[in-house]
Amino acid sequence: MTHTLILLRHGESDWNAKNLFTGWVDVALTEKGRGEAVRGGELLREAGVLPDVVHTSLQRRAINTAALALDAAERHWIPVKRSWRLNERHYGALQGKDKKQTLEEYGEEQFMLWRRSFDVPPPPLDDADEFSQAGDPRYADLGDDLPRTECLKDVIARFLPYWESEIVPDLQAGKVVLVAAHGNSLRALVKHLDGISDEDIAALNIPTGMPLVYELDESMQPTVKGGQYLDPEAAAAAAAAVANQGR
Ligand SMILES: O=C(O)[C@@H](CO)OP(=O)(O)O
Repeated sequence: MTHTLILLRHGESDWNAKNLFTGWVDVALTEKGRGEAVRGGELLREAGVLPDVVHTSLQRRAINTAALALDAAERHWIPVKRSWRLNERHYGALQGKDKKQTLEEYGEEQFMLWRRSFDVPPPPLDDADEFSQAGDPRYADLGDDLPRTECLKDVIARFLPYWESEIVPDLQAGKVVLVAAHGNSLRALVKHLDGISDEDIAALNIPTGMPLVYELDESMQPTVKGGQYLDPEAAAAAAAAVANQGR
């Protein structure tokens, strides 16, 4: 028997459209992003891959994507679990900065190190910055766990305990699990599931609003590496667009 896991990155956000580094800033979906979320739900319904439980971050672009997709799939009534551990990677002092301007100012190598390297975080964000989450009530209980910047390695370290303690038990109970999250928090999970090396993960980009379905065996290993996008052609084109941001 296999376990079904669906990964869904939120639809296009206001700051995706403006080409700004976003991270933990809680921006809304654009009209296009809302449409992508609905389309994602329609794909799930058409494929008959129907979630029994959804896990989301604490950010509205993922929360609202899940709600729109589940509504379109007639699964709006399933239980929801939320955690900061599914949040987007904290982008440190880059939060709110224009990706193209950052590329021009710091050059290709530094830009890519910050954006896609495994273990080089951007400079930390000052607590007094307008885009800081220090003082945000939803993170009041985090204490020293509240990040001021993160690299992908940091995201894996805070995501995997939630994967093990909350998501795997749902899968083992036979539930179809939807994880509605973010480009880099999903890259962290995909790296873990597919055993992608620290170097190769740089080339992996997750498109917005495209359901990615994994069948996992008893030891939570994918039966097909990389899973399967329900609309593979659209997903490949959209992933290439993510890779090209800032250019
Ligand atoms: O800005 C961000 O938070 C992320 C996702 O939108 O961007 P990137 O793909 O550049 O890591």
